[in-house]
Amino acid sequence: MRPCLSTTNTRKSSRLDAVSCPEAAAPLQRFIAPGIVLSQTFPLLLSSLHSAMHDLIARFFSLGALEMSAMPAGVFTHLFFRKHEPRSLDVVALFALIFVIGTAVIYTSLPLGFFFATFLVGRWLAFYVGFMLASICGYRISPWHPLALAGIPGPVMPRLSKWWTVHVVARGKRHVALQKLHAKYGPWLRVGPNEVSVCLSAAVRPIYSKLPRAPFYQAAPTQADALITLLDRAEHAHRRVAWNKAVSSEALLAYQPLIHNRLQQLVETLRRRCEDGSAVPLDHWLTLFSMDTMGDLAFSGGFETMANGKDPEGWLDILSLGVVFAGTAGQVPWLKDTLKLLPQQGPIATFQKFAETKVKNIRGQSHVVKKDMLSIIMEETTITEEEAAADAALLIVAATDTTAQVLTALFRHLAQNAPVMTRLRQEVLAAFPALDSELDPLALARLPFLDACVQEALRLAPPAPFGPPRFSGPDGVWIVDRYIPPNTTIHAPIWSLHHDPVNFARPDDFFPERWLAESTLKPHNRDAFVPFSYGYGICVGKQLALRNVRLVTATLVRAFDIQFPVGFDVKAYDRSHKEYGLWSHDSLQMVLRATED
Ligand code: HEM
Repeated sequence: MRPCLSTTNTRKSSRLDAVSCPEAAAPLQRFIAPGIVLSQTFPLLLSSLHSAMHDLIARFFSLGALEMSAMPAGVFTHLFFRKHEPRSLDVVALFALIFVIGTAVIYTSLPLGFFFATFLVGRWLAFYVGFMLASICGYRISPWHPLALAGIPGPVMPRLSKWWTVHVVARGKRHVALQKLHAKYGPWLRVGPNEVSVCLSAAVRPIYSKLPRAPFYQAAPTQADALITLLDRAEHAHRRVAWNKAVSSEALLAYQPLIHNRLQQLVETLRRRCEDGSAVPLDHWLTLFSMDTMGDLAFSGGFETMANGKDPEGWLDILSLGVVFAGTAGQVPWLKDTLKLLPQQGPIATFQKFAETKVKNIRGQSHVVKKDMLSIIMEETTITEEEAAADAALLIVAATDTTAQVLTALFRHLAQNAPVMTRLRQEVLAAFPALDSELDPLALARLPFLDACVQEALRLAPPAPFGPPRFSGPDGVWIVDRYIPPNTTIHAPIWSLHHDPVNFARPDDFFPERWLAESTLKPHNRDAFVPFSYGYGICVGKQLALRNVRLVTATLVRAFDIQFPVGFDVKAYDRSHKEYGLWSHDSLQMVLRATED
């Protein structure tokens, strides 16, 4: 039905014209029926009242008064949301409520068709949302935005909205974007309406020892909280005690035979695959090794990906998806309750489900309960089954890709730097001359050049390149010489710190010698080297990771000559790197020749 609102003379003199619009005439007559008696008595008064009312309504609709009323409403809503940050479903509910109530009021009190009433309310809502967004954006770039934040430089787009970061993360180039922006604006950079990146080694300790984790960690729907997603410091500390036990020196010693078996399997597999001289995707095999090893250590087995040559259950695919998902969804944590409504809650929850099923299957199969990491964690704390599954998933997520990535980066650089590879091999062979002798992890930890190579790979390609986000809390906080206002997310970007010429000379070069005691290369700022983060949330698996990386490196350089295949385009391989919180890149093809042959 066409609306009976005559808008023939728009803007200047449009009127509700009941005469020219018979459909409107009837309800209008009914509407004024009670005044008929009065109108008979005071005809003049009523007629002028009548026309005044119509005039008013017509002006309201045609002169933009309706739209203008959306302005204070939008601004007021913004002011309210500043104090009480809404979740996405609250906003949807608010808009739905306005829509329903608005339509009902207009439809019942004005002589308008239903569709026109909904159209009017929809149009009003559009203006309301527009004014609200304009108010939010205006405030965010204004000098009235918490003064301390307004004074931190940065480009306009990230000041306006976190969707800028979502876009940058989704492209996989956040590390480069941050580095460029820090080079342009300096060490303090505003990267979100309420978010600051600080590329300053002096800020690392205060940020990571003082501040709790940011809402980022709670953004992706999960079955339960794992250690890393706990925002409450006391709860985190309580669960961390158990994790510390699971990676204590005593526990690491007990895991050694399992790691040794997997190492042997890796060497044999690579030997077989390389027999005919063809290239192998080394990153792929390092990932499978890492996964099988972590399965053994974390929950007494369950993965045989090296034997299969692939990950038939799809854990690695889910892991890659999960990293992108967590990295992007983490930027807009208020969306979580909407994401939770989706039929598929996302890869993190799926990964936790995978882990839960896997742990149940393995526990069901084994006759002897082994002392694996998960059983130690479960023994030391009282956690629910869902929390145990979340921790089991975290064990795989945190350990598999990170360990494989640092090894991949190291072999990529060793293959390009033959003298470094030779020096490393000589050091390992001098310590363990018999090719078939078992490598002792404690003796490996004392090899300075091996350690220097591992540190350099961690510096150049930190497996977790982003700055783990922390939160200034309700009272704000002083970091170095700046006051950070309440409820601000703050982080020190690991990749940018490692590649900043202020911290490291020749920052983009692979130069392990810089880590040796005798090196005179300056600057060499160890405070800016944080591949495992720092403070109470520092990587709990740091010692295990370093031990495994040294073991694999020493084993492979002793067992193989490792080179790029002829024609391998290293530059294209480097360019293929994308950062989503962890790395994704093209396959690293290598030719391995067994040194025994
Ligand atoms: C080279 C390898 C590794 C690197 C570079 C690395 C790096 C990191 C970083 C940067 C964090 C802090 C993340 C944050 O606060 O958001 C972290 C946390 C964590 N990592 Fe690692 N990691 C590695 C290997 C491992 C391994 C092998 C394990 C297995 C036990 C592990 C378990 C964890 C856990 C459980 C946390 C959370 C700690 C907490 O919340 O207290 N990581 N790791």
